[in-house]
Amino acid sequence: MAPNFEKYDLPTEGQAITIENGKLNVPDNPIIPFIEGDGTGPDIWAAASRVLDAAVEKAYNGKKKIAWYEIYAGEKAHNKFGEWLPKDTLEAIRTYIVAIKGPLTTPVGGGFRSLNVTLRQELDLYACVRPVRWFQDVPSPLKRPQDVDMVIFRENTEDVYSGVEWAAGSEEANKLIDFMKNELGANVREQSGIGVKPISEYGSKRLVAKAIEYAIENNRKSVTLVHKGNIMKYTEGAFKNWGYEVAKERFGDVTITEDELWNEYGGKQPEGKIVIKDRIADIMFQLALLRPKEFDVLATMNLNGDYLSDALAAQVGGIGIAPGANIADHLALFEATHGTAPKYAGQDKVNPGSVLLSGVLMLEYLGWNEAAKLIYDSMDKTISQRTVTYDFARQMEGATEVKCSEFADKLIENL
Ligand SMILES: NC(=O)C1=CN([C@@H]2O[C@H](COP(=O)(O)OP(=O)(O)OC[C@H]3O[C@@H](n4cnc5c(N)ncnc54)[C@H](OP(=O)(O)O)[C@@H]3O)[C@@H](O)[C@H]2O)C=CC1
Ligand SMILES: O=C(O)CCC(=O)C(=O)O
Ligand SMILES: [Mg+2]
Repeated sequence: MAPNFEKYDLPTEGQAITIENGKLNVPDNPIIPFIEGDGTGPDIWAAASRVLDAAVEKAYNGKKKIAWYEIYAGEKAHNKFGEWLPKDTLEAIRTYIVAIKGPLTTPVGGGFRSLNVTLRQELDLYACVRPVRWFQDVPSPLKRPQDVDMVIFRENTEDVYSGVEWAAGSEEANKLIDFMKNELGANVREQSGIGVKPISEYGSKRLVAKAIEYAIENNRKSVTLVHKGNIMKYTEGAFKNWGYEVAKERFGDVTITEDELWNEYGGKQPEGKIVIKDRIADIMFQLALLRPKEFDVLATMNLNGDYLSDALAAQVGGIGIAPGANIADHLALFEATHGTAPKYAGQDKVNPGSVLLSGVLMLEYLGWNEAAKLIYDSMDKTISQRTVTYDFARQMEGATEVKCSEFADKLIENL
């Protein structure tokens, strides 16, 4: 079905991806909407899209080709249409099903709500999936970065990101403080800002179910529920309980708990069973650094997932190559993990790896694994030749520092 746009022109080439019998039906020239992003977004997008196109061309000899279709959000949307997030952008992603974006600026302490979070919530892209693994020769603070191979499933629609909050001294905050004091007996200090942290059974179970499905499809060994349930008992603690519940209810034949692993199997993981375990969030950060081998798929809530994804990225080279995707049941919006890095905007300097590898996840999502593999291999080769952007160059001996666009050139040469 054609999109019902208010302001955008229709794409002039390509065909829409459709869903048939519950599966994506991907034509050879799919229309893929993209948002360039703010700050360094234009630099990294220009570089990454060239590499994606070259890999697809090489893998399929011109038989397949992405029909890129620009849609708008952030500063470019504001300049062009006077809106930060035009409705047509949501309509385009809903219609064309798979899209990709660069980073978008969010003002701190006031101003408009995060456009990144709004996109996730409006499109109900409930799983933020962020794989973290090491590429050969990438500089890392760990002795054995090759032991890091985790995939974060971060709940993407709830938690303190819901935007249910009021400023200190506002009428709403004062009313809530009175209500909590008088009706609930909860003593909240006057002149406090108030934020609400909703965590639902529905949101928690569908996220954990998605993480377990991923673990099954990808032969992963464990799913760890990361929470701060000792302190936030009815939100984070409930997430943990619902996580175990959904594992038992829907995946009881292929999962065991860590307790069962020790009590019934003597610590030896039985073939074909995924271990469901949980860790409290603070110790999880330490364990991920010291004993990364023990962890595989991680399922957690929005704020923990945001913190964890940047921290884990640091273990394998940093945010410059950390990819991600926001995924619902079919709709998917691929997205760099980092932000707009405004101090480098327009300098053709930063690493395009994060948005590029997000594009590679997108190729895999389309089933274009041959093109994806070409890029992974080229990335390995280029980094092992020590031709890298500034972020790696400053941590590597004997590296040749290249610009963002030159790194893309080298990746294309090495495809
Ligand atoms: N999904 C999204 O769109 C996101 C948007 N944001 C938004 O981005 C803005 C800036 O946020 P900020 O907290 O500064 O985080 P950023 O991720 O934009 O930048 C922090 C630091 O990370 C490093 N970095 C970022 N991108 C790259 C890259 N491509 N290659 C190499 N290094 C990189 C730089 O480190 P160094 O200084 O050491 O060189 C940079 O100064 C805010 O408005 C924030 O809300 C933030 C996160 C996600
Ligand atoms: O929306 C933002 O500005 C920040 C989002 C973010 O940090 C993330 O999704 O990792
Ligand atoms: Mg973040």
